[in-house]
Amino acid sequence: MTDPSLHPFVKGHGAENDFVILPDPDGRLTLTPADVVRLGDRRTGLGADGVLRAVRCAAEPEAAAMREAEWFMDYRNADGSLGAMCGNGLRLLARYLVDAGLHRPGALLIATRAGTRRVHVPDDHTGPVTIDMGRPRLSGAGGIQVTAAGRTWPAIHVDMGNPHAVVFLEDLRLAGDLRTAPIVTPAAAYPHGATVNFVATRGPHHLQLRVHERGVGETRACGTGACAAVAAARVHQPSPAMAVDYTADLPGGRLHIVVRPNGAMDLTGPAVITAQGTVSLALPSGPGLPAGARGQRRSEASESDPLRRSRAAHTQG
Ligand SMILES: N[C@H](CCC[C@H](N)C(=O)O)C(=O)O
Repeated sequence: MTDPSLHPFVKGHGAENDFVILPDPDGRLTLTPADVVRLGDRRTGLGADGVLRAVRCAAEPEAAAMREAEWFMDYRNADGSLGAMCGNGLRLLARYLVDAGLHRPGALLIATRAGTRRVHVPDDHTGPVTIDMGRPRLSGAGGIQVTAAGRTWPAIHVDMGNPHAVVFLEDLRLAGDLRTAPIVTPAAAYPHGATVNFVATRGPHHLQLRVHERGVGETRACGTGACAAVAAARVHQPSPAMAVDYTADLPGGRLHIVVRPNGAMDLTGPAVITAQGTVSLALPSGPGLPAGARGQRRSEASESDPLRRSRAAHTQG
């Protein structure tokens, strides 16, 4: 008799930003914030910056308007909160779909809470994967400041389908140890929090970053963060001979961003599957869960999670 709480998983990373993929083609899995917190725990779980539930669009109410895609990426941050978009995670999900024979190599359309994204997976099963990340939005949310390690700097707001604040520093060590979240003001600019990217310019085509991710903490890399940094650099240091291809170096590896004439960005980087197996989704009884990680049924999570509430309000608008 197999344990009904066991569920298949795939583990992997993009530039050491790591994820657990939970295949759920028919949308039968109820994934609570507590499940995600436990899966992401690097001692009592599998360890990950995020969890990606892979569900066919036909079986996912959130993907009802995105039927041009076959699969939906249900992205969750390590703290259990919902995320709209994840560049490193989407490359890994596309690699999984091709390697598992669920999609042919080449171009895939994958739905996310930030809309559909086109991904290109080479048929050699190991080469870098490219995502059309769409156009960054730099609405004139001025006056944004970021405080970390006792210092405050101006920041540039960039929306990559998820919210980013970008700070330019001469020396990335000035950001401190990033063990606590940088403070972004005014708080009203990011009612649901933001990923903070500290960027050093190493040349007209070359950026170096450290990232403190919303709902996670400092990660080894961030795909949407690297794109946000390029978008901000083109505003922060515009030049007549503006580069169109950029290298972004992060602690976990190197990402490449190409800015197309229409302003959309192609993000290219590694997508490495490191393990697969089955994992128990039974919540441990008693203590051991972080405070506030009370298990919730997905329907409850949708009410309590601002991202889904704000999106619902948007679609009802
Ligand atoms: N690691 C992801 C970003 C996740 C952002 C997420 N933490 C959020 O709440 O928006 C990436 O590669 O783009």
